[in-house]
Amino acid sequence: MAHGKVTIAVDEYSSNPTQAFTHYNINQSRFQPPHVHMVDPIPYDNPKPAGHTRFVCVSDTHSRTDGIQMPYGDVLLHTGDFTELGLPSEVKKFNDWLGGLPYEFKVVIAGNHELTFDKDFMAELVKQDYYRFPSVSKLKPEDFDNVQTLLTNCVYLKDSDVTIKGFRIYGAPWTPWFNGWGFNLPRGQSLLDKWNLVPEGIDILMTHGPPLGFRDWVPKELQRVGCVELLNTVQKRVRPKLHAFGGIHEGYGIMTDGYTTFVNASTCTVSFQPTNPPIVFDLPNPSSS
Ligand SMILES: Nc1nc2c(ncn2[C@@H]2O[C@H](COP(=O)(O)O)[C@@H](O)[C@H]2O)c(=O)[nH]1
Ligand SMILES: [Mn+2]
Ligand SMILES: [Mn+2]
Repeated sequence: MAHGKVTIAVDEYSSNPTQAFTHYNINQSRFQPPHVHMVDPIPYDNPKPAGHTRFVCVSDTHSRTDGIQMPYGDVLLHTGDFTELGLPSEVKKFNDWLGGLPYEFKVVIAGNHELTFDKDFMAELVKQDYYRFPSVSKLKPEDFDNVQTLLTNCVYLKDSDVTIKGFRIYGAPWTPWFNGWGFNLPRGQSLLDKWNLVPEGIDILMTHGPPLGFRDWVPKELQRVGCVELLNTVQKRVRPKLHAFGGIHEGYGIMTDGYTTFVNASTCTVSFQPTNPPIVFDLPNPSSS
């Protein structure tokens, strides 16, 4: 039987993720076992099962890559905040680090700290005479106009996808507005418009921030901050096998809803110490690859 395309509407609790979590947990047991549970990381020395691809997930390295011990794997996924401000010097250093890593493929998206990758953000910043980010003001527009071209050692995704080893991987940098950084958008329709760009048939979704309820808890504020529309898009429409993200450093870890595995791979802790190890994840190769 042919199924029509699922349309996601703005959630009635979109603007208050903590309330959304409570509501959907009490009324729909949406975040409860047995389907939803924590997942132990795969030890690095576990052999990769035959016919599988090993993904190595990192995020939020924030120009602090020097001491990170990188494990064996096939494909590196970095879900944004690889710099502090998106300065070209930081991007070059990150690209050099990528160039020294042994993975066959490396896929990267931006996060809210990659200011120079967000053209609309930079246009606004210039209008405001850079008063919020003085060190960015030292840059000439030609230094950052094509900053993504400095990423020569990876595939850079922005509202786009790539097929690697038969896996269709989609990446997008957007996060709910918080303190007016790059790629920030208001909760609700603005973010849903971006998630509506994710095609069906995606195996791996890379976003900078978490969806509601999965590794999105901010303890210092006792708040859930994940995007409700992102959760609905993941669970009701796209249904990737793996959703990799970071963004909320305190949320480092792995969960599943019984179908999608959610990996918050934030390398940096909330105090920006790069001590959380990369997370590896094995997926069975698509049958046609
Ligand atoms: N209450 C919220 N806190 C947030 C949000 N996004 C980020 N954060 C906090 O900041 C750190 C670091 O994030 P970064 O983007 O500056 O690297 C993160 O771990 C949280 O503690 C948010 O939307 N709401
Ligand atoms: Mn970060
Ligand atoms: Mn961030």
